[in-house]
Amino acid sequence: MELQNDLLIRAAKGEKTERTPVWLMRQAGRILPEYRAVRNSLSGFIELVTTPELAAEVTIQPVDILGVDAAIIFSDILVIPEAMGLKYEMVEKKGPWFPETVNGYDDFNKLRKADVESDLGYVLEAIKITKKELNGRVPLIGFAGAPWTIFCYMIEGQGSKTFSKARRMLYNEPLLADQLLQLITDSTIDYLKAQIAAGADIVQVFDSWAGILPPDHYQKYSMKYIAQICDAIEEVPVTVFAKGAYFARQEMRHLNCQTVGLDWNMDIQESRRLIGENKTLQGNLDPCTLYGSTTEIETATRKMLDGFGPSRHIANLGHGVYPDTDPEKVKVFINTVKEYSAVMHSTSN
Ligand SMILES: Cc1c2[nH]c(c1CCC(=O)O)Cc1[nH]c(c(CCC(=O)O)c1C)Cc1[nH]c(c(CCC(=O)O)c1C)Cc1[nH]c(c(C)c1CCC(=O)O)C2
Repeated sequence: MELQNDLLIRAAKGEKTERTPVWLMRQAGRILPEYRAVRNSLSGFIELVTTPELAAEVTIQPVDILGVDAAIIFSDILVIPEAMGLKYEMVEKKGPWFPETVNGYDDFNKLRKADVESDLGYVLEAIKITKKELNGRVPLIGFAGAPWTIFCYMIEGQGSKTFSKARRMLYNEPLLADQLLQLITDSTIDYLKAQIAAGADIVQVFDSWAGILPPDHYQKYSMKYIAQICDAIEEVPVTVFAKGAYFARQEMRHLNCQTVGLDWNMDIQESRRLIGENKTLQGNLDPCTLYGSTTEIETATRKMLDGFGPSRHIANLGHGVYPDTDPEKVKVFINTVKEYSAVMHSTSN
């Protein structure tokens, strides 16, 4: 199926585009009343994730309602630990919770590499349905958590400000940490490859807890495994989003990925200088900007677009959109990117 709108894919590959493509991390869900209507008719988040027809429906909602240039498959990064043997729950208004965690070799030895077809078939099915229903309108983004971020949840069993239990293991049991990170990495590579075979046009690796590691540990326990993933995926472009990893930008230049995501703390010009000309940059408006007035959003979005310039940029927020954001304000952001970047591109050619 040929894509009618392939701006995102061309921008990721560094090809010329008529304007800057735009989508939002966490666009599927939460902010849309249409999502909440589907969600409230079910027992919970996990039922939605594991019901392919409904996951496909909420994946496509932001394409129809917001006008974004890509869909991102509705799922969660935590399906990988589940497939490895740690079931998760999603506690209303609190977030993920794992009844069992990894404390030592006894727990590790009970884990397995994810068997993607049998354990994660529901995600692959959702991708196939979504691709069919999208009918080439926009590309579909597949995704997974970075091994380090998944490791954090498998050790702690829930969110944490410091993830000190997970970080403690890097000091006390570095060999176990490496073995667990490798098992997550191997599972993730199979998973992303299966997503691509099912139809994902590009994949993104979310390292949401990158920013809590010291730089040497980040290289050793996160980037090393992300690099394995990037090297293994040759079929489609790969985006690496490492939230808070400003200190690792120079090394990101050597990753075998096409796109690097920036959070809103990262200066655009400095990031371009450190990461180099051979990567597309994605981001990085402060999600709180969308609480501002229409004029403030327009001004901030134009400033961001001027900062990145017309080539090798995918417009996005610097992290996921916050749940209480007004969808109308999201549209102001999206429409400003579309209109202003079209002018930028036409004057630069
Ligand atoms: C760290 C992380 C998680 N999940 C994810 C990350 C990495 C991205 C990031 O840093 O934000 C990734 C994720 N989670 C979800 C998606 C869907 C696609 C999208 O729109 O981006 C994606 C890409 C659905 C979801 N995942 C979750 C929801 C809300 C649950 C609900 O609808 O009840 C959705 C729509 C739940 C979730 N899942 C997770 C947490 C901490 C929570 C609770 C807090 C929250 O809501 O963000 C783990």
